[in-house]
Amino acid sequence: MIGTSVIKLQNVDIYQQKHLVLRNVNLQIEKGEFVFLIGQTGSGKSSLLKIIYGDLHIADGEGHAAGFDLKKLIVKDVPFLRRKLGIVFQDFQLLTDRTVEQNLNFVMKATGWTDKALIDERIKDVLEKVGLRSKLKKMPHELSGGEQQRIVIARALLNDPEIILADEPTGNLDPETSEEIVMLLKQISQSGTSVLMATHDYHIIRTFPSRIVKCENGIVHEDVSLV
Ligand SMILES: Nc1ncnc2c1ncn2[C@@H]1O[C@H](COP(=O)(O)OP(=O)(O)OP(=O)(O)O)[C@@H](O)[C@H]1O
Repeated sequence: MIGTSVIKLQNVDIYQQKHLVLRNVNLQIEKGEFVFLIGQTGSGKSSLLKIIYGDLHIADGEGHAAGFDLKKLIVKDVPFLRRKLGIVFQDFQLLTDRTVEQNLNFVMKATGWTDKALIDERIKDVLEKVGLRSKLKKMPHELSGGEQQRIVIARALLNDPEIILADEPTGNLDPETSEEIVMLLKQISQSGTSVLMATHDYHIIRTFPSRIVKCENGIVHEDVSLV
């Protein structure tokens, strides 16, 4: 049991191949928390996210994410873990030859939903949450970058995840659109889904004061402030 923590890592060593990227990582994120993850290029932010979504294995230490014991995770558990984690990356990764509705429908079917009425309702719900209900029938190329990223966030919400892991979600967006996306992620956290967002954008961090976790020199600092 990890109480209300959605993520709890204790004394975790994180390796990429044989290279120790982060040592003795302790990180706890509670339900509904919004957390920025910062650190220079190569400091280990993506590796930390990969441990959480089961793309890297925990060799030493203990780790839990969304109720899963990461240490005991086996390959067949990974899709179930990922249903409880919404993953949002910098490049939008929508299927370019399908409409918004088809993109979302594809994920629902792939994650075991079969009832058409429930699928339609859920798709409308998540599009409502990101303010794009009217874009159901649009192709990705008919949407702006910010709208595409909203659809990616909607897609991440389909299975009602406990946390959204966002790796540079504003990396390809202009400053104003970036702020809108972070405002949306903040709203999502206020409704109970935690958000862990890796970013290099200090303007965004200053605009949306929140807890900051920093990777630096092989260590994760759980609570830092910008100087
Ligand atoms: N697949 C891999 N195989 C071997 N080493 C890797 C691999 N991926 C990353 N690394 C190394 O692990 C370290 C941490 O990389 P990581 O991608 O986690 O950093 P990051 O903080 O996310 O960087 P960025 O801000 O550029 O995305 C780096 O030294 C990197 O070279």
